[in-house]
Amino acid sequence: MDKQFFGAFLDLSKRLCVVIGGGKVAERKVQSLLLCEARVRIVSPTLTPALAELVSEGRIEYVERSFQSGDTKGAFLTVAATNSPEVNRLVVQEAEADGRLVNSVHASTRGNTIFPAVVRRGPLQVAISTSGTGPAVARAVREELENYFDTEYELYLHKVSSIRNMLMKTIEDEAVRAEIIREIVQSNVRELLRSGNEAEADRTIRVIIEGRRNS
Ligand SMILES: C[C@@]1(CC(=O)O)c2cc3[nH]c(cc4nc(cc5[nH]c(cc(n2)[C@H]1CCC(=O)O)[C@@](C)(CC(=O)O)[C@@H]5CCC(=O)O)C(CC(=O)O)=C4CCC(=O)O)c(CCC(=O)O)c3CC(=O)O
Ligand SMILES: NC(=O)C1=CN([C@@H]2O[C@H](COP(=O)(O)OP(=O)(O)OC[C@H]3O[C@@H](n4cnc5c(N)ncnc54)[C@H](O)[C@@H]3O)[C@@H](O)[C@H]2O)C=CC1
Repeated sequence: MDKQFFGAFLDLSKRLCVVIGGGKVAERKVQSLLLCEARVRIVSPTLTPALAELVSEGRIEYVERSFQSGDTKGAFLTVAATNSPEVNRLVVQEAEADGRLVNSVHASTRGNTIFPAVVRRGPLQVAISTSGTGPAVARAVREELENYFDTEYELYLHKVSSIRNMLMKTIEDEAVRAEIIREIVQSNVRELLRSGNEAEADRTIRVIIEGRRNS
């Protein structure tokens, strides 16, 4: 059996993430971290123009030098993103010694965390990993799924979420709540939203809820 990674979603908001290296790959990792409101600190002798701009805007902290031992201390997540597998290995060793999360852009240096390709639609996230074996495939799958999860998904999910909150407050029986939500999810509500028919989608939801309430 292929090696299995545990998929999880991390709340990075306001947590310190230390990125070692300031090249093109580091830039992509930093964009992902900022999207999740992490506090980002880069340690690198050089930066790409886009990273330099983020520094000058005060959106990330910058330590302008090569990696030194101790740089990963206090980081919730560390990213070893230099072009040197030897340096990345040292970074991974330091973070791992403390049992912390660390990603390395060289699979051979064995960090404990992989950055996936991600489809985002509001609160919905689909993360794709090939367990490090073919990142270009992860990207291609992401592009394929972006067509499947059209932008209506965001509206759909917000609707399901607000109905769920309403049911939590108004229906005590957990099994009944679950049945209603299941019926809505299995109905044609999503297709109706996709074709721009929000009024009909809302009507369908009302019929399902009333039907269950009265049964
Ligand atoms: C192990 C991992 C570590 C990590 O970075 O977390 C890793 C490692 C490496 N990537 C390499 C190359 C490429 N990476 C991409 C793209 C992405 N790589 C990402 C993640 C990961 N890359 C992790 C595994 C993910 C998984 O499990 O599938 C994505 C998903 C997310 C992200 O980067 O945030 C992002 C797509 C985002 C998107 O578009 O949605 C492309 C394609 C492209 O850019 O078009 C290429 C060129 C084609 C090719 O080589 O396949 C190389 C070789 C470098 C060399 O040849 O020297 C290594 C090093 C090695 O394998 O040792
Ligand atoms: N994981 C991934 O998604 C991918 C990984 N890669 C791998 O990632 C590596 C980095 O790629 P790029 O960003 O394109 O390289 P790059 O050459 O653009 O950037 C390397 C960065 O590391 C910095 N650096 C070098 N030594 C350092 C040290 N001792 N301490 C701190 N910073 C140091 C450099 O100053 C530079 O900012 C490559 O070796 C490549 O094999 C490449 C493509 C995708």
